[in-house]
Amino acid sequence: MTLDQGSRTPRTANRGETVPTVPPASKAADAVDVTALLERGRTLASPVLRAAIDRLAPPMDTVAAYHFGWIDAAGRPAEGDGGKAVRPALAVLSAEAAGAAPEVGVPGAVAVELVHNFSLLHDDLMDGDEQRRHRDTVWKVHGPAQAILVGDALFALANELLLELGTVEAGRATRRLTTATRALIDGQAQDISYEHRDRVSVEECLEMEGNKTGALLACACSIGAVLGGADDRTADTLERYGYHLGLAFQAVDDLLGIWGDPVATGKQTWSDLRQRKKSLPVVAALAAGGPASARLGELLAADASSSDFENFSEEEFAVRAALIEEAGGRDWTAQEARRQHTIAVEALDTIHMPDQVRAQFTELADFVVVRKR
Ligand SMILES: CC(C)=CCC/C(C)=C/CC/C(C)=C/COP(=O)(O)OP(=O)(O)O
Repeated sequence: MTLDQGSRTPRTANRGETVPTVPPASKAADAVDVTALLERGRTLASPVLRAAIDRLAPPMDTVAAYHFGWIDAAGRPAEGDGGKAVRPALAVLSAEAAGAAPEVGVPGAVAVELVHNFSLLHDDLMDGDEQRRHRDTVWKVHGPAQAILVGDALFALANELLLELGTVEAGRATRRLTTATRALIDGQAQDISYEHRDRVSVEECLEMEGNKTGALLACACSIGAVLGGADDRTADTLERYGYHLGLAFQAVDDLLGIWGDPVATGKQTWSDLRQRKKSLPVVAALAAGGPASARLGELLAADASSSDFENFSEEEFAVRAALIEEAGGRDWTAQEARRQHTIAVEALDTIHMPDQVRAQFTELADFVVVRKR
């Protein structure tokens, strides 16, 4: 079974079809070191991010420092996993796409990373997730009130940092960030409401994922360019790249949310199944039809009203994951990630930018599709 990627309509076919997970690398991308690209974004953003967190009143400064991995739960200095820093890397690159120095994108990089982390703090609390970035989540360690407050504070700080620049470009950047933040919140509301529905269409799922993940990645890809004085057409095109990159990113996240290795992801096993998420693999499998799809539908419907769900064993989740795979949801989602990757990279062809910057955007897109964490 596969689902027709173009029409979004399930169709039967091609049992055993294999979906390559590695996208075709562009020739120019061969020369790009994605680790160095991510590290550059992190290094440029880090001092500004730390100074921003220092503005928070105690104990929020400490709680935020824990979340970013700078200290451990006992308050001792640490070098924890502060995340991949994909968004800062994109933001400084987008400044270069507009012909500006990467440093020009730094306030945007930090602002987007702050909004991203605000959303993670609240998301972990809403989902009851206990593990993020290889450690206990903030609400587990410091309590729900601190998770809410620090999340709110990061959101406010993001806007503060941009508005303090006091330029016309910063005003435009802030507008794009608030629009993206609203979409992110809409997407989260959709995501949570879908947990309580038996059926969600593939279209609804993609719209939700475009909101909760695509919008902020789109903003990361334009914000540096806007700060660097890019016109709206350039910024909009970079957003189109980022939006589809975000859809590819979330499709991979959905795969990792079921089949990811906890050692690499830093999250619990079967994290999305535990949360009854209607993620792309689940939705695609349910839409596919056939015996595995039907059995999965029955099981998930029973799970929705099961008082024992919290105590499900690893095996019970493994059964559901196997049915999703058998119905074709895993392959379809991997293919969808590749399809969105292609749309993203093709969008870049419509605007002028230095070849090296284009190669770096392409390499980051390639990384998003093959990442394991
Ligand atoms: C309003 C609200 C609560 C919204 C929640 C929205 C939400 C959590 C969307 C998921 C986005 C996503 C793929 C996060 C992981 O990013 P990543 O893999 O880049 O994380 P990293 O920074 O840890 O690397």
